[in-house]
Amino acid sequence: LLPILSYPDPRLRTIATPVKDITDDIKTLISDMIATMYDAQGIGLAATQVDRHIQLIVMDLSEDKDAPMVFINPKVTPLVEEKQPYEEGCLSVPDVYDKVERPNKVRIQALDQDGQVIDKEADGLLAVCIQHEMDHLNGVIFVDYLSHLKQTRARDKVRKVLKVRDKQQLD
Ligand SMILES: O=C(O)C[C@@H](Cc1ccccc1)[C@H](O)SCc1ccccc1
Ligand SMILES: [Zn+2]
Repeated sequence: LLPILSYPDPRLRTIATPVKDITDDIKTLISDMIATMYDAQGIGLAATQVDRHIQLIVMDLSEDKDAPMVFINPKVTPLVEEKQPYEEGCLSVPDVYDKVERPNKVRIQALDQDGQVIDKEADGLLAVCIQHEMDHLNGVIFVDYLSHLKQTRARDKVRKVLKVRDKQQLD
């Protein structure tokens, strides 16, 4: 499993670079990220969150956690103006949830792990998640959309959660 960076780690602000070619190292990273995402009960994970700064996202919105999706060099384009709120969370900001407004219909263009072109429309949770992951590749975290007060509370909350986790590891 890969360690997930926690807010406000500055490495989460790194801009990811495009993947040039899909090497065996990248394929290993993809399977490690999928395992890490499942272990952390996430439905998405961006390479930035595991301190690898390439344009790579994994997601799995299925019930049985048996339908992982891979997006390499993704490009997301909103297809509607109107935005909808969704209660977002983030594996890098544990135990913090808050409403974020995003366009709820987007076009996704990317490559899959075999280098095949993906070009599809997404709405609902898939649209929310892919935009949340795209933000990670651009060094943006969902708390950035919240008030400064909520950002301060988020920092305090994460510090507390990490202290409890570290203590548990020691027990
Ligand atoms: O990028 C991450 O940190 C994983 C995110 C993905 C996500 C964020 C907001 C809305 C949907 C997905 C989450 O931690 S995965 C946990 C989760 C699961 C179901 C619904 C919302 C969040
Ligand atoms: Zn996140």
